[in-house]
Amino acid sequence: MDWAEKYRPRHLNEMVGNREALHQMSEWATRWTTNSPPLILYGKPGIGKTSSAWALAHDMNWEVVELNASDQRTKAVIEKVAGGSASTGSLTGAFRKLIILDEADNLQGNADRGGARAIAEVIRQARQPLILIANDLYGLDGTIRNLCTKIQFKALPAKSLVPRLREICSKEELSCSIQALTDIAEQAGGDIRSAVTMLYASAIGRDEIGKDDVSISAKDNRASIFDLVAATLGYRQAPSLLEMGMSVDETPDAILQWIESNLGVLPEKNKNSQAYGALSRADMYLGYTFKNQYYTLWRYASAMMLLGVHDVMKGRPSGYAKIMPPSRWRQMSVAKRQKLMREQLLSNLGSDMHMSASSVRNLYLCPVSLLAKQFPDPFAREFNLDVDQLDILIHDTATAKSIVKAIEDERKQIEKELKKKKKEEEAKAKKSKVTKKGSDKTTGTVSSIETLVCQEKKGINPREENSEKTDDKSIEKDKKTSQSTLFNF
Ligand SMILES: Nc1ncnc2c1ncn2[C@@H]1O[C@H](COP(=O)(O)OP(=O)(O)OP(=O)(O)O)[C@@H](O)[C@H]1O
Repeated sequence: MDWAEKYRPRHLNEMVGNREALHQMSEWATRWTTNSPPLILYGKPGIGKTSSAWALAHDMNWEVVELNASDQRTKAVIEKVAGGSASTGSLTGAFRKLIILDEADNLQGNADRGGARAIAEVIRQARQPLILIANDLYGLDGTIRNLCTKIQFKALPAKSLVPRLREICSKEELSCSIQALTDIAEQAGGDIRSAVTMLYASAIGRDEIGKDDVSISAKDNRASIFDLVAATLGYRQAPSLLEMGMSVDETPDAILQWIESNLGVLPEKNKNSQAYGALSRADMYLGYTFKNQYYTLWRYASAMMLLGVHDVMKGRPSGYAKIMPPSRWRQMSVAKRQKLMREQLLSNLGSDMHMSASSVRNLYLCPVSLLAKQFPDPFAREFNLDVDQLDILIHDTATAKSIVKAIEDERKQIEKELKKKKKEEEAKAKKSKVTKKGSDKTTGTVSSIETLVCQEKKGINPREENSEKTDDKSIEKDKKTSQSTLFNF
């Protein structure tokens, strides 16, 4: 087992750092009711989000159901897991089930169909504690994000990692110089998993780790795509662009898109045409590569795009540049999301109108849109549309937002009133139970008073009667003890 898994903390008090976040989690868990909002734990990878959710469940003696991106996280699956009774005991005797939705910023992928709104609805109705985990808080759908309490996990400073690494070394009976541990901790950039993995890699086949062993076996000196693009565009110096390009964890076709997107429009026209000319030539080599499946040509593509563009940019004063991922990718992901939303809308309309989604698309989308434009409010209510879906039909984001907000507010108000009514009814029922008990007691007193009155009328002293009864009992007892049985003989 690798050490990151072997040394995964089992209890919250074994976690390193992020004390405030852990405290918030444990407060949430101890006060959890079906009305509590779910949690979103967000932050960089490898800093303990998943481990802390598991540790919390362990400390609370809750069972865990983890749904990660590789599972089919459809609305139905989440509903099945998160629904049901909030307090049923399980086979293991656990009182509750903690549902962990890992990689929640990936919830709108292909597998997570059902639409964010539907999933949000299931989350709202969940009868079990729920924790969502994400690296990017804003990668989560807004509706889901607003339903949850957000807890940020921060990357840990190197000095907090060193004691943990030292603890692991002593458990593994490994001698490791403090310099080597500090190097690993600094290199990890706040990611504990990466630090533990580096230590593990350095320790393979050794009983002792010195400073040099770490630098040889574990340090990751690869340049990032940001460094490569900045160096190609002349914002910073690089000894060898080609070597840097080889070490970047991206394929040449992706690098080309990064460079193109960050190149922009240059003020000098001829430089502009030279730079784009180099990119176009590189693109041709990429085409040959894929067409002939002859990957040796990649190196020509890389040389053209990196050296060709850099040559044009030579002489640019180095400095800060904001390097962004290709805007085309963002547009593609927006388009993909919109397509998913449109399909969802068509299938919802189709199932409500008893026809296939393609019939709605081909035959009825136009009249449905016209009707929706004329009566947006009843339409949104009837078909349970969210802002995006209504917007697709009426092409008016502001109106769609205000209508859906009004419906949502109304729904919340109704829910509030229902809750209030339920509470009042419960209080009433409690009160009537108490009065009934009280009246029973009074009836008891009245009847005993009546008995007393009757006894007095008969001239019997009730105390005497009681003592008489006791005497009768004792005589009977005496009789019993004095009675001989077969066993006496
Ligand atoms: N705060 C921590 N204290 C102790 N060990 C930790 C901590 N954070 C991470 N680790 C180590 O790193 C491993 C991975 O941690 P975990 O899966 O919880 O990270 P994560 O933040 O959920 O990352 P990801 O977002 O990639 O899922 C754990 O098994 C454990 O060995």
